[in-house]
Order: sequence, then C-alpha cells, then structure tokens
Amino acid sequence: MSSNATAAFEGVEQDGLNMPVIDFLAFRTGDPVQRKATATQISDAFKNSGFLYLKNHGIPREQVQTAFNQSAKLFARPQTQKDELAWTTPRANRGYVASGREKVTQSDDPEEIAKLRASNPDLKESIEIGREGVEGMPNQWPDRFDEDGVEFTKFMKNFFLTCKDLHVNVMRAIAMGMDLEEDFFDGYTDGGDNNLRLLHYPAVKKSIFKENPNQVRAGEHSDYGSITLLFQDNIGGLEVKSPKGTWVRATPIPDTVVINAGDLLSRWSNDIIKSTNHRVIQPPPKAGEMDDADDPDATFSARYSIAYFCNPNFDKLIEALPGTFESEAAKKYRAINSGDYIEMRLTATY
Ligand SMILES: O=C(O)CCC(=O)C(=O)O
Ligand SMILES: [Fe+2]
Repeated sequence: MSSNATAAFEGVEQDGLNMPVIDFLAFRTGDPVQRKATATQISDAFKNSGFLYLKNHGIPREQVQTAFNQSAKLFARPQTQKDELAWTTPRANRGYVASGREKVTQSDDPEEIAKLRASNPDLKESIEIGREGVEGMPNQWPDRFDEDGVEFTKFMKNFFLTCKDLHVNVMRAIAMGMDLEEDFFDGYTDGGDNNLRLLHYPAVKKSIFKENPNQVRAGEHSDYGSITLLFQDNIGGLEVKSPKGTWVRATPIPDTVVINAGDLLSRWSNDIIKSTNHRVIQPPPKAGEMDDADDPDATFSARYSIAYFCNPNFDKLIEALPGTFESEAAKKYRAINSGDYIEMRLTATY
C-alpha cells in the first residue's frame, strides 16, 4: 500500500464501486474537526456504494479471533446437539439454522423462493443470537451441554454487547456526517435489537460449483436492517454488486470490519444511503494455486464469517430522516415500525 500522501486509496475500487478503508481512530479520539471529517467519509461511503471497511474500529484483534475460534468449535459439535439449538420463528430469530434452510433472495414470491431453495441451496449453517432478556424469546445457548458451552455462552453474550457499542458509534458518525445531531440515533440504538450471526460455510467439493454454475455459498441479497458489521476470515468469496451489474470481490483486509448499509437505513434516508446487493461464492484461487477443479476430491476450504445485523429499536417508527426530503411529497416511503419491517423480511426468507 502506498504511503504517498496525495492519493493513497486503500480498499476496493472497481467498475464504479468504491469500498474505501476508513480509519475510525480519528472519530473515536480526535478533535471535533477530525471527527467531522471521518464522519463525512463514512456517510459518503454509505451514500456512494453502501459498503466500507473500517479499521481501528476499537474491537481488539484477540476478541475477534476468539469469536472465530468459539464459532468454529460450536459448528464442530455433533449435528444432534446443533439441532437441539434449532431456530424457531422469524420474530424470535434465535438459534441454529441448518444448511439449506434459509434462502436469501430478492424475491418475495413463496413459490419462487421454494423453487430456488430446492435448486441450489446455500451451502452454509448459522447460529443466530439476539438480545438477551426478551420475554418469550430465549437465545439457544449451548451452556446446557458442557463447560465449553458455558464458555461460548459467556463469550458471545459479551461479544454481542461489544458489537452493539460499535453500532452505536457508527450510527453517531452517520448522524454527524448527515448534519444531524450526533446523538440523533442514540434513542434508536440503545435497545440493541440486533442479531449476531455466526456463519460457517463448510468445506465443499469444487466439482459442485463446476457442475452447477449457479451454485453459491450465500445467494444474492441485501441486508434488511440499518447497518451490518461483518467480520470475515482470510478465505474470501464475498462479492458486492457494482453499479454496472458486475460482481466485485470484497477481498478480506486484515483487522478491518466490513460495514454495509441495509434496506431499512436506505428507506430511512429516503434512498440517499444505498443498500447494495452482495453474495458469497467459492473463494478466488490463491496466487500460484493449480486448477484442480477436475480432481473429484478437490475441495474449497471452509469459510467462517460473523455478521452483526443492527436494527433500530424494534418499537421505533422509521420515517424519512430530517434533511433527506424537500417536501412531504418527496418522502418516498410511509412510516413503518422497525420490528414489523424486520419480521416481514425474515418471514419471506425462512
Ligand atoms: O459471509 C459473508 O461474508 C456475508 C454474509 C451475509 O451477507 C449475510 O449473512 O447477510
Ligand atoms: Fe448480507
């Protein structure tokens, strides 16, 4: 990476899609001018591509590494144990989702979704973790199994709150960048109606992708909520759709978290902020790797990622943000309750 002070662009730039690396340190610790400059970079990226990489985000590297280790250990448990933790309903959205159950898609036609699900299921499994203490919606913790399960539970409860803090902070930056009061979103983020999703894309035969060109690890979709914090390992495969309709690799950049805007934030901003489609396919070949796709035993490595889906408090009404419309008539969407909106979107995919 160039250290040239003139135009050192860090990040991904291809086919009109810009995913910059933004240094959050200045927002966290800088003076008002530095904070405002960083906030503007962040809101500009959300308006421009809807995707950015955040560095110096404040979550210690060791904590992220432990999250990945704990996740891998959980997915390595016997299937019968994982099934005991099964996901139940869209409203609760907590628990274990086996491979092939969720089919993320843009469609809301049940028949079309069923057809898609049958033809090329997403090759992944996940654990969904919600806010603790919600009446009637317990998280499905593995602490009932053994000491490792107790450790996982303790760690993830805390990691959920760590991610919540980053959510609050990034929304403050967005507020400042959009010339709102810095604390504008605080009353929307303090509840923590968010969803921590641990993802495992198991190792898979390369031949599966060769035989079915439409095979994906996670199908094309946009996220539903306000923003998503995405931690990825070094395997790769996440792609983001460019304005030209091409797929651009969101190559893993160590020690950064990918942050993207979701549909509800886009709607909230009267479409000024973009919620951009993305998907996960097989990892790109590594430099010097030979093409062994014809070897019937060749496999792509497993991939792990951790997504933290942020939502406005579920009891909040979401309507066009101040400054995003010129007149009442220019508001593109009717006001909608945050929890109802998210539940509606989840109901369409499971
Ligand atoms: O695994 C990834 O990199 C992305 C996952 C994703 O986009 C999602 O779960 O919504
Ligand atoms: Fe996503």
